[in-house]
Amino acid sequence: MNINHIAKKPFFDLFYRSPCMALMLRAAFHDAGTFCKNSKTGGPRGTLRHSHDLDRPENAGLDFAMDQIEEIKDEGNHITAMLSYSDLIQLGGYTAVEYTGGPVMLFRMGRKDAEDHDEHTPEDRLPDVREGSSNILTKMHRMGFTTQEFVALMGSHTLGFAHQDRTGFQGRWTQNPHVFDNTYYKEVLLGERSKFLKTPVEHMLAQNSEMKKLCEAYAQDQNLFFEHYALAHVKMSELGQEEHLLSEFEENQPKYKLPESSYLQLNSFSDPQKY
Ligand code: HEM
Repeated sequence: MNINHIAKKPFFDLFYRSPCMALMLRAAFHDAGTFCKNSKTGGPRGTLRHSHDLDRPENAGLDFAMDQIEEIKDEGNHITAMLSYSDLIQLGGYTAVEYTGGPVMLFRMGRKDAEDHDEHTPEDRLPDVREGSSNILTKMHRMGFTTQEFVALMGSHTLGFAHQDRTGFQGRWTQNPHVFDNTYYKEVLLGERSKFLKTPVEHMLAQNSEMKKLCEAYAQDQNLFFEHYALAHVKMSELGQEEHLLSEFEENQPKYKLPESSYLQLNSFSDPQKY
């Protein structure tokens, strides 16, 4: 067992008990997605644990994920006890993808939490699905993502649900919201013929010719999607923290591996929309 395996173990145990993988992945994006590449502010700094960030409307529902992070910090193991909050939130995202059958991303620890407990993440950084597609894309570019990385990251919506009382949208994007695969793109390309959720983001992906081509490529080739997704996800999780990260890996070691098997036990999900 290497450090990555030991660090991920408490999250595997959590997901076996409570299948909150999608919520944990969303929390990872909401802690990291506040990054601005020009001012180098925001990013994964653990500010989501403070009520001034957690109580914002865009973070509705993430309190359950943060409670689990606190529990793992207190009662995980000797490796998770050493990790910062921002490390733990990002580790939760990595493990959620791995647990549901997605790429196995190699985690680098060492993120520094925001030093000042009163530090507020600047408002209006996270994309809001109601604000129109060009604003959403502008915000993803402000974080430093290319259009290709944006399209790859959207495939994370293969997992989970939208909840009316959190964002005003209701439903799921794919048939099986507990499996990380490329079905999100297949549903996007089906357009009106798909019975699953379509927000303005899905309409943009299907209508913009550059994005549509990427969706077609990912829908046809799951390994290509996993490769692009893993690289974009690792980038997201390290935004603005690169200089602090400790690496247990050799220089040329790949940042991810394709999954060999899924840890998923579908029968264990008695109440899939509970989280
Ligand atoms: C343009 C950027 C994005 C927009 C506009 C967006 C929008 C949304 C919305 C509206 C929901 C429904 C939330 C709810 O009602 O509970 C959602 C859920 C979710 N998002 Fe995103 N998202 C974006 C990017 C991302 C990224 C980059 C990730 C991860 C890498 C991500 C992961 C998720 C997951 C896993 C869920 C399901 C959560 C659950 O089941 O509780 N999203 N997103």
